[in-house]
Amino acid sequence: MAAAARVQCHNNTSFTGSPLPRRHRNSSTLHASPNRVNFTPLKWIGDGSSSCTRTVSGPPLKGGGTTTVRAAFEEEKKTDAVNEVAEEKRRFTCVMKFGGSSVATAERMREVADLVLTFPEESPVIVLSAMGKTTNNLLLLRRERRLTVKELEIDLSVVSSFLEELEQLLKGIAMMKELTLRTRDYLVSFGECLSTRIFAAYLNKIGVKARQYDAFEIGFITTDDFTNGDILEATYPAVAKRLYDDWMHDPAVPVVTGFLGKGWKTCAVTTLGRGGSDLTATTIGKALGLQEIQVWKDVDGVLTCDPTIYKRATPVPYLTFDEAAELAYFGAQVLHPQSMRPAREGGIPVRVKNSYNPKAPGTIITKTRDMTKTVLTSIVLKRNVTMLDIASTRMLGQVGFLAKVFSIFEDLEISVDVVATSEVSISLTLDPGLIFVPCKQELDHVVEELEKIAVVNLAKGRAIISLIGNVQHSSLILERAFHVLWTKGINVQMISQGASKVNISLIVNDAEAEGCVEALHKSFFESGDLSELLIQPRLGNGSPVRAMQVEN
Ligand SMILES: Nc1ncnc2c1ncn2[C@@H]1O[C@H](COP(=O)(O)OP(=O)(O)O)[C@@H](O)[C@H]1O
Ligand SMILES: N[C@@H](CC(=O)OP(=O)(O)O)C(=O)O
Repeated sequence: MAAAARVQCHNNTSFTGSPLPRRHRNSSTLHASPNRVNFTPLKWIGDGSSSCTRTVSGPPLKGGGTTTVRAAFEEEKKTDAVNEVAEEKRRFTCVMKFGGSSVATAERMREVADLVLTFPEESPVIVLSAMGKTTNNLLLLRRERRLTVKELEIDLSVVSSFLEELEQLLKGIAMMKELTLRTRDYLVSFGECLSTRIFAAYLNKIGVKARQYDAFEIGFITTDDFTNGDILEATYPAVAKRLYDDWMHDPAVPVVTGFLGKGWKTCAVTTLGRGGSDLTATTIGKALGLQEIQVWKDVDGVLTCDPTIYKRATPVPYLTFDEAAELAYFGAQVLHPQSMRPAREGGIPVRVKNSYNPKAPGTIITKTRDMTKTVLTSIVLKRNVTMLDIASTRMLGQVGFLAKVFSIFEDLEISVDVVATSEVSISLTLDPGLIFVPCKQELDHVVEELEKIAVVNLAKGRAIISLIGNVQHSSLILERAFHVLWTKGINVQMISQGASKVNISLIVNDAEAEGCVEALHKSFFESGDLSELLIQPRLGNGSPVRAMQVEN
């Protein structure tokens, strides 16, 4: 057992001791390894005093029965040599990220605490998003968080200073009548700063020693692209050093704010783009070289399509990082678009689980997987897309034409999603993104610049349907997809495949998109014929080579 040490907890209540063993899910006491004492949840006494009492049960301690924490830990130190070594050498084993839907209420926080404590063999790092849809509803925050603190019976001082600061900030924004991207990041950061303080205080209350961290204070360094910061390489060693140093000095379960970072030039709070807590978790996974990254959601893993679009979506048991990255980039809200990169670089599997249904196996995301029985993996929809058809006026050669087109987009910092080119024209879609949607003025400016070298047709109200699947069967995927859409009378306006070997993108009208997803899902995942389908690779003369059983 690590030497008992005194640590100033986040809520000004000091705690003496070393990390308490995990609380067992179905018992009112904390169960640890056999030779560790069992704990009942601590009762915090006084206003910041460290005197906590607990009823100690389990292996008899000298002077057993009720004792002070300090005396019990002193006693335990002598009797727990085995654990001392284990404790000292125990490293973090996994990071567990819980999104807003998982920690939306006080009751959900209790459920998540139970979930964390049902893995006694794990030494997790916890990453939390803002509670519920806080990031969207910051203005409702103050009342709700005070309620949460009251329901969890933790000291209001955990959040009171933050709520006062938030109130001042909101008053300032109201007076200034402006909200820069920088101020917006600072404002939304309150969501994660509050949720992590509340959860860490709750863990300490139930006897699990936890320590809250603001990611921007422990080395999450990003670019200064407010609302969309990119994590810089310096983050990895900095975060690893801080978390391991603290653990070696005084072990406690870290509870880290998701979504947040610090701009390397401005030193101001930045955010990692909507859904950025996924990226926080995978960054910590890579920084600490963990065995697994767990991303806890409100769905049974990554599904065959967005369940809010078509409710018969089913879980996808396995994904590669490439498939997951494409899914996320082309609109699957379930994962942050950049979140797979640190996990892929660190070679760390990502497990997507449902915090409302933890028994469901979820989705495991790894570098490679057995694709022999896979035709289509998932259908993803990105809506509110603007499509541009740009036909050269032949003022420039083809190379100059393409370069000029893309230089205009670079100058206006507008990102492009899907591209299809011919010798004298190019069609492309503009990324509606989650934060930046080109406003009318910007679009008019783009068209004005492009019309200097081309004839331009701008079409709004489009949608990108991305078929994420097995590139070995792209002809089958296309044949079946076009058959389905043809029978529905849908005209595909653009198609793109290539750069990403796992994604075929089709552009249709926004108004038709959800019907397309449902029809495609029925054909690929519900008809069952793909699993019996015999795919007969053809020789050059068209004769079948051999029958091959393909299951979905
Ligand atoms: N292919 C998909 N698989 C699973 N969920 C998806 C998919 N596409 C979109 N979603 C949506 O993503 C949501 C989970 O992501 P998110 O809201 O970020 O969860 P959290 O807030 O818990 O991190 C689901 O509730 C679902 O509606
Ligand atoms: N709270 C932030 C960050 C985040 O990742 O949230 P969630 O895990 O609920 O998607 C957001 O809403 O974008």
